[in-house]
Amino acid sequence: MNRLTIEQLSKTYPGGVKALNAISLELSNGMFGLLGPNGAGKSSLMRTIAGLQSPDSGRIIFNGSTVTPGSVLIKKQLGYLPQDFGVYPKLSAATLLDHLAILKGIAQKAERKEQIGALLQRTNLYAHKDKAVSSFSGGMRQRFGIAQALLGNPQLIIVDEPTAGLDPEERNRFNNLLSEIGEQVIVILSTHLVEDVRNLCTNMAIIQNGTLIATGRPDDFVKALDGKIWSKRIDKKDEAQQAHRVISSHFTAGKLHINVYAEDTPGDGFLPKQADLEDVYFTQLTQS
Ligand SMILES: Nc1ncnc2c1ncn2[C@@H]1O[C@H](COP(=O)(O)OP(=O)(O)OP(=O)(O)O)[C@@H](O)[C@H]1O
Repeated sequence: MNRLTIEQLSKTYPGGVKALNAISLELSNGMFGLLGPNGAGKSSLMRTIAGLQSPDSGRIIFNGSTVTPGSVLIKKQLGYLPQDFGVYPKLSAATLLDHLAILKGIAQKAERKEQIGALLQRTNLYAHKDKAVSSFSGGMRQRFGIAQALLGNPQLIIVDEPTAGLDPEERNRFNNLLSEIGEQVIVILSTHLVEDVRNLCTNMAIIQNGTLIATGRPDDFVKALDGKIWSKRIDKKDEAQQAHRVISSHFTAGKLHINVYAEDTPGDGFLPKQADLEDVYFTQLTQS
């Protein structure tokens, strides 16, 4: 069983943005979802865990060893799919994976060939192995991204908003792949998609303004909100805002609805709503 401990991690960028504020987390094998609004600090946390930047203070310990930028531990044990994978050279998928495998320290040619073949099969890219990665669709690029992250059989995999821009079929395909991987190693998934965390992750955290505001199991969070979320169709957005604790508003079939948090029925035409993880997310964000 792998174990990742994050202790009191803080990071302030030049210019004064406090991107991480004393974040502490404990992770073991399985998929861990990291949710938070734009600019919350998710990518900063991912990059710091991946050893691409140093924290100002705090520690990251993986399987008993402290993680520092550039350490062998990072090179051998970590697979990282950044939010923006950057340039896609005109090299074929197989050739690019071979270069990346050499960088990862897989010295034996036969071993690289075997691993790359298996990863191309696993990501459903084997038939395209001789095509340039630059010609790949968005979904194929992300699958290629996960193939390169899996080189060297890492025990800690970090994926930063991997399904942004993918169509529903590709998103499903990518998520299935992730959940298979998450059975044996630690996978940290940073995303805006609450539904993906609900479907894939056994544990999760929410961060806002660089601060950890909640951590736990999605199921437990949802259960804790049971009977406390109420919904109502309204005409004007500000109609019920003052009297109730509104956590979100949304359109259903073109009609505006609000969801409110209340321990007991708020009356006033509100109907009980089955709580879901999105309600958890908005309840947490609006109480912090
Ligand atoms: N290299 C940097 N230099 C200065 N400020 C930065 C840098 N990178 C990020 N920031 C700032 O730090 C804060 C956290 O950014 P970060 O990218 O970690 O958030 P995020 O949760 O990943 O956001 P998003 O969901 O939009 O990707 C933001 O205010 C951002 O503008």
